Order: sequence, then C-alpha cells, then structure tokens
Amino acid sequence: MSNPVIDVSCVNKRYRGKIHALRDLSLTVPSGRIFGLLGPNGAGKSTLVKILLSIVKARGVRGVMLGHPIGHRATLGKVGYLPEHARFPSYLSGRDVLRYTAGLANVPSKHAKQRSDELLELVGMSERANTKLRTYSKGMKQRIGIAQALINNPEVVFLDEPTDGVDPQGRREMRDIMIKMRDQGRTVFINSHLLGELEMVCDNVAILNQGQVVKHGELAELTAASRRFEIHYQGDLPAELQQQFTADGFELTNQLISMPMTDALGAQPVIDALRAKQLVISELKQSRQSLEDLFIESIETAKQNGPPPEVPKKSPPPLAGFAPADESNEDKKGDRA
Ligand SMILES: Nc1ncnc2c1ncn2[C@@H]1O[C@H](COP(=O)(O)OP(=O)(O)OP(=O)(O)O)[C@@H](O)[C@H]1O
Repeated sequence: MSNPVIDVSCVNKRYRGKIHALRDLSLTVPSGRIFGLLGPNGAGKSTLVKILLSIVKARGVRGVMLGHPIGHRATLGKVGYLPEHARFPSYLSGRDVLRYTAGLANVPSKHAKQRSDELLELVGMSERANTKLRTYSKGMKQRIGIAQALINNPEVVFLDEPTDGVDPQGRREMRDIMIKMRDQGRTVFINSHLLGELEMVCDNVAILNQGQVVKHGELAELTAASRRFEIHYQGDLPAELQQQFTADGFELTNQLISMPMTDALGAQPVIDALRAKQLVISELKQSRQSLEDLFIESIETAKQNGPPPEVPKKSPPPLAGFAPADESNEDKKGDRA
C-alpha cells in the first residue's frame, strides 16, 4: 500500500485551556481514497481538520501530511478546503469566487479561466456562473464552495459537511464528483453527519468521540464482521427447530431467522431443515451492519467505557524527524478560524 497522505499522533487541543476538543488523537488516512470522519456534535472533527490545515494551532502534534510535517507551508498549496458554513461575499458571482480563490492559490491567470470553467461545469453551475451569490440557493453556494476547494488541483481535498443544504439530486451529483476526484488519484477527506451519504462513497472511515478515535478502518471490513443471513419463511416453525436454532445462536422473529454468517454455505442446512418440515422459504438475503449501526454501537461502547482519561497539559517532546505544528502559537484565546 502506498504511503498514507496523513499520519498523525499526539494531537491535543484545548480551547482556552479548558475545552478539551482533541485528546491524544492518532489518525492515518490512506492515499487516493474517500475518507469519512464521523462523530457526534462537538466530537472535534472540524478542530482536527483545522489543525491539519494550520488554521488552529496545537502543541506537540507529531506526524506528516503528504510527506511533510503538519504546518509545512508548501504542503498547504497541495490541499483544498471547503470549511463548514463557508461564506463568500454575496456581491461576487460564482465565477468571481473562483477567480478570487485562484488568485489566492497562485493559479497562473492563463490557467485560471479554463480551470474555473471546468469546475463550474463539474459542479453544475455553468449556467448561473455570472449571477451574484446573493441570488443563489444554499445548495448552489455549496457547489461553488466545492469548486473553489478544487481550484488549485489539490492532492487532498477537505470537505467539511459538503452536502449541507444540497438537494437529493445534488447530493448524488456531489457523490459522483467525489468519486471522480478519487478516480483521479486525489484523497477526499469528508466530515459529515450524513451517515447514509458517507456509506455510499467512503472507502475508509474513522469515528471520533470526545476528541478520540474510537473506531477506524475500511468501511467494508468494519461492517463485514456483522454480516448475517436472513431467511424469511411461511408457516409455523416447529418447537424442535426453534430450540435447535436458538441453541445455534440464531435470532428468531416473526417468520424470520437471522444467522450470524459470512457466507451462504452455513445457511444450507437451515434451509434443508425448513423444507423438510414443508415450510416455504419466501426470501433469503444477506444483511450487514449499516454505517449508522456501527456509529451508534461505537459511541455507545465508548460511553460505557467511561470518559476518556485527562491528557496532561504539557505534551511530550516531539520525536526526532517529526516537527510539531507551530508550538509557539498555541492560542490562549481560542482559535483563529
Ligand atoms: N473557537 C473555539 N473556542 C472554544 N471552543 C471551541 C472552539 N471551536 C470549537 N470549540 C469546542 O471544541 C469542541 C469540538 O468542536 P468541533 O467544532 O471541532 O466539533 P465537531 O465535531 O466539528 O462538531 P459539529 O459536528 O457540531 O460541527 C466542542 O466542544 C466545541 O464547543
């Protein structure tokens, strides 16, 4: 596997010395994938992204993004960012916003026009490109926000709640855009509450709770562990089969047998037993945990394990070869975002 694009540890953040937003967090984001960061409100998702982008300062962060220490200036030129609740001046048109952000990102003017046109097309805003943002719907502004995040042709793009306010058709288009970005070899880092949306696009996820990662990995693997087979049947299940299936650890509810199995082979004797009793099998299907189930389960487990331990205010010295994000700049009054 290629090197991860982000590999950080010891990420701690206290706002005003009190609110402990991130606690000794470690995170690895593989290259060229769609990565989803999930967590309840206030879990620390936006704070983490802002630290990676040097918008918020944190002490003692170890690790790298795109092979360089966090805070490396040149690396920031290779990332794109759509902040949560992004606002652009309402007197600008969509095209103006792209021209403006192209300038900020040092995109040469001879490329900026072509790039803007391509991005306006990509996000479905070509027809409204020359009208002012104040006439745009929330979803249209969000589309422009995604386009500006791509203006510098980034290797990694951070999208904080990208489909906020976007209609269902628009969400599908956004998913297609993200998949296209991944297929072009970019890494897409999404913060979102919309678990159904994330489930449809993410290759990898991490679940954050109270400033710590409580679950992470490939989405398919995380949910495969809970794979089950379900048999729907018609008729009454004889008592001896009820006993046998219960002893086998199957769940029996209302003409449905749910079995914890990873392949269909194990279901065959159950089907045979049902048919031997003249029961009609009406449906056989494979199910697995949804991302929502995984999320709720992870957060519940974290709650049962109690609050995370307090991390001492003083961070350990950085490891050789891993420069911390600007330590001298730890904010005293909150962040600078
Ligand atoms: N500028 C700030 N000053 C003080 N506290 C802050 C600041 N920004 C965030 N916090 C606090 O840090 C914690 C983490 O906030 P953060 O916005 O990172 O969470 P989040 O997971 O992105 O939440 P949401 O899903 O609601 O957007 C919260 O307790 C929040 O109140």
